[in-house]
Amino acid sequence: MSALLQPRWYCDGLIQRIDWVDWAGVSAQLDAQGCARIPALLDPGECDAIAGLYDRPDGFRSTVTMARHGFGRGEYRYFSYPLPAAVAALRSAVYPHLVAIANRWNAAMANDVRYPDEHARFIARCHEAGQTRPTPLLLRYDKGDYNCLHQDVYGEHLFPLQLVVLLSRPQHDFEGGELVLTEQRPRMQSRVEVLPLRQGDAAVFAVRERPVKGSRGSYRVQMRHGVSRIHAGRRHTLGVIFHDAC
Ligand SMILES: O=C(O)CCC(=O)C(=O)O
Ligand SMILES: [Fe+2]
Repeated sequence: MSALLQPRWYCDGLIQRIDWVDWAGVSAQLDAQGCARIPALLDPGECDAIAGLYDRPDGFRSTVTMARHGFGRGEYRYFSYPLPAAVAALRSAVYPHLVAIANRWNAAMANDVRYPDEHARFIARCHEAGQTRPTPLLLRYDKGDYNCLHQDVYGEHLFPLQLVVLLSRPQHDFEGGELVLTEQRPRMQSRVEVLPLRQGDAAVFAVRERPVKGSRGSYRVQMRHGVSRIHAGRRHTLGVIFHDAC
């Protein structure tokens, strides 16, 4: 069995790497752009092992064919609990570094919700409200596939930031397939950001909205993310959403 599926103490290296990330830099990028890139969060072996889970018959609660729902083209699978150790480690070890930003954003948007320091406590809040289904997912795109602009909102409880890790090698395993973010400003035209990622790089971005400083205080902008069409090959990503689903 892959070490990635083993209990959490096998993921010490990953947890240490997460703690060494320049979180002050991530926070500054998030404030400025609503998104940030974290280079080489996973190593190539971890990426391949996680992408390889896609074809396992167990470990997932559901498979979604995107075209059937009008979400785009391609497929994704939601992990079931217990999550593979590396996915659980990513979710619980990244979360504490994002809490201060999430709380600051909510304060700036006059939203009273505040987040606890520990992910387990936030998940308990989701579960008490009936949001009990795990949301971390693996996505698979083949030639011609794409992911329409969307927001990953799964119920009343929402953590305002999420993480995506690119598991495949651009120009090698696939071409095209760029992660795209849009920012819809009130009464203004939308802004687009393309996040170029290499294998193992992560992107952190706003799930639904974020505050932007204006001349007269902060205003809210709506954020959406998606993936442009894959021109060739196959692209896998790991999505880590911090709230659970109804
Ligand atoms: O495949 C991607 O880069 C985006 C995946 C996504 O929409 C998500 O993880 O929420
Ligand atoms: Fe998404």
